[in-house]
Amino acid sequence: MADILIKNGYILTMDPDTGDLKKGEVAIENGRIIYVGLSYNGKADKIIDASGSVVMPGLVNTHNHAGMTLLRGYADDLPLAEWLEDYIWPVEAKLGPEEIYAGVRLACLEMIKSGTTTFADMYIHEQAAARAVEDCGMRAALSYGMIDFGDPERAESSLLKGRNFVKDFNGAANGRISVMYGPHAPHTCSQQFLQDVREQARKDDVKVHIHVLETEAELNQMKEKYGKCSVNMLHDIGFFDSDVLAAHCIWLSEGDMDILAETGVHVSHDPVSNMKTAAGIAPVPQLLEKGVNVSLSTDGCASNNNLDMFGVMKTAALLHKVNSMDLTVIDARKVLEMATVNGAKALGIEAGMIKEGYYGDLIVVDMKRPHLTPLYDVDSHLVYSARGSDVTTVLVDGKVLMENGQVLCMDEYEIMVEASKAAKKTDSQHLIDVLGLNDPSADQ
Ligand SMILES: N[C@@H](CCSC[C@H]1O[C@@H](n2cnc3c(=O)[nH]cnc32)[C@H](O)[C@@H]1O)C(=O)O
Ligand SMILES: [Zn+2]
Repeated sequence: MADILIKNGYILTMDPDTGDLKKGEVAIENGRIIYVGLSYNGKADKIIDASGSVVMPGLVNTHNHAGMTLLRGYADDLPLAEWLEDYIWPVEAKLGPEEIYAGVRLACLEMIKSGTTTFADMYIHEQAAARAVEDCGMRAALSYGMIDFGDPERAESSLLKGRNFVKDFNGAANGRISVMYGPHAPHTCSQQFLQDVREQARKDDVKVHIHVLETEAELNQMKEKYGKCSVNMLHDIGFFDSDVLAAHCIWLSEGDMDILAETGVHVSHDPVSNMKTAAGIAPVPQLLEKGVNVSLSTDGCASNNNLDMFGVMKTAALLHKVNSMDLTVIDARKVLEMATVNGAKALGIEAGMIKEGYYGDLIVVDMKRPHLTPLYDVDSHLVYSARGSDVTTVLVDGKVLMENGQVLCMDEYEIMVEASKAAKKTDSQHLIDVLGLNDPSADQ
């Protein structure tokens, strides 16, 4: 007997072996998909009616700093280095584990409501992020972000924190949490530190998550320091392998792209963040052409400023079309693949497709909406017209986290209250109390 049977939906399996089903059923048992087809020949504890909806794999967001929801709109429209060094880093120093827990809970709420079932994260107080993920039921690949700035003491203490995080949380939350090592970037970490992290990750059999060539300034800095760009430096120290997830990868030469392809590095593309921070345009069509696994991501809320992967999908498609002045360069199906199949591949999880044996991580998107009418092509609507708020039901690990628009795994109002209280720790003079927290008559 299945735990859950989803009926009457258009099943976008994303599985090339089975193709999509105009009307089909998906059965889930013990957290895994046990049936995908026209009609399930058995009973189920719970039926979900997906009439007029698309049932698809949950979206996979492969680069986030989830706790940064607290800094959403905190310091916008500033040059990237100034933004990070003068605003973000000083304020992050004021945030403790309780604040980050509240921020990541808010991030998870936002992600669940917009159809993301798995995210990869790199941030401070990552144990608090793990607790938030455990509590809400999402799936995540978490890393403690490490920076040494060439200081051997800082390198040692960062690596120790990273190792402890890996030891404590690998496979936590019933396997929903996986861990990665998170050296921040080639220009904020020394070569020695990057080598040490690489070695430790191989020893522990854990993947690595890093920012690579996000800005032209990084490219210039690396050329000055090492006489070569980040990709060549990392390649020369044996850093690259198929267990590496590299975010951004904007300032790449043809040769850099070949290195990424040959070493099997996974690229996380953050089009909205890259446009907002004026970082540049990653050569995604060329990377895909060379066989690099490119997935999609929001980046943190301070540079996006939300976590809606539907917005990211549309932006990715539009950006590369106009950048190449060729609208055939990337189509809706390719974008959907990046947001599902490719993301799951980068994180090494059995998700991203609705397929027997895979995790019961899926979402239901309501197509009975004015902006999705009429319906000729499901792929087109999902990428060019749908929004995160069209997602009505979300399952992770076979558990229903949201049903018919009702979030079941947390109290939405409480999450907003806690996050707003945590944001006070920034000491910002500009914080506006929209929830009325300082007004006793608004107490609930
Ligand atoms: N602060 C820690 C480690 C940093 S975690 C990851 C860092 O990435 C930062 N971050 C967020 N968005 C971006 C981006 O777009 N580019 C570069 N760094 C970013 C974020 O603010 C956070 O400080 C330490 O010093 O050891
Ligand atoms: Zn980032």
